[in-house]
Amino acid sequence: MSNNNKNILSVKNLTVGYESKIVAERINFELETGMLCGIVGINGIGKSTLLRTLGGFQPKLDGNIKLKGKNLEKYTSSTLSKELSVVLTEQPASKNLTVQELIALGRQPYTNWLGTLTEDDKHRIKDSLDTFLLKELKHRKCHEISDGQLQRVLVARAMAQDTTLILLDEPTTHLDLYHKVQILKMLQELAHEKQKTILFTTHEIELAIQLCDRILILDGKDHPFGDPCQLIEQKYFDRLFPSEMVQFDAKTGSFKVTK
Ligand SMILES: Nc1ncnc2c1ncn2[C@@H]1O[C@H](COP(=O)(O)OP(=O)(O)OP(=O)(O)O)[C@@H](O)[C@H]1O
Repeated sequence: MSNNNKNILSVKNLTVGYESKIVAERINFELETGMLCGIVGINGIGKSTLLRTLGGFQPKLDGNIKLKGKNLEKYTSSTLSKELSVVLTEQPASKNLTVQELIALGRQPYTNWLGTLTEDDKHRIKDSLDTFLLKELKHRKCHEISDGQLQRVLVARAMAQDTTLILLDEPTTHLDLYHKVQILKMLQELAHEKQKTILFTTHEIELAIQLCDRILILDGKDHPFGDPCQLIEQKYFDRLFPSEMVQFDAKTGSFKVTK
């Protein structure tokens, strides 16, 4: 079957979960080149499980995942590492590396078995350091930088890996508002200017509404997906939390505590 060139990720009737239980089912959405998409939903609804399934870290239970028109499970790990990079919440084991060395690991899918970096690899590492404002920190060990800086390093490594699709699990955890906005704006720029397709899980619904091209709401039922404004009009955010606690204000795109 031919693939529309712009279509990067196509998810149809997907069921995710574990041997003992289904976490979410009937998930459907499609992402095109250059889109930034947030996955939102209440605690425990299955955001990370979905992301890990899309990243090939755990098997799907049912349905279909296509990356650039080809079933995800048909990719070998070496071809997949050139198409898909994943930034998880777990801290990397390699925190003893310098910032520059950790970012250089992103080039592993392209280097020879000795790990020799070509001029092109070095150029891409420098570009990633510059884009994520890490030039000054490049010789610091990863255990000597703040959580916010480390988050930028991990995204920079994904950028250096130069994949079509980048998946991130809660890239804004532990960050203050300024740094949440900073990292999300950097992701938006990476999507729009470098034509990457980026999918991330988040609890920052209000920021996702302002910055994402698409949002997938895991709601345990229909899992609506679309343009944030459309989802607001269709009142999907109003139903996200029990209304006796918080209410969504469609005019401002924000949640208010019910008094
Ligand atoms: N390894 C596992 N085995 C069985 N069940 C699991 C496993 N990991 C998570 N779960 C369960 O799967 C469900 C979805 O968890 P998941 O972490 O995907 O939710 P989430 O939406 O990312 O939550 P949060 O917003 O709290 O991070 C939860 O009920 C969780 O307890």
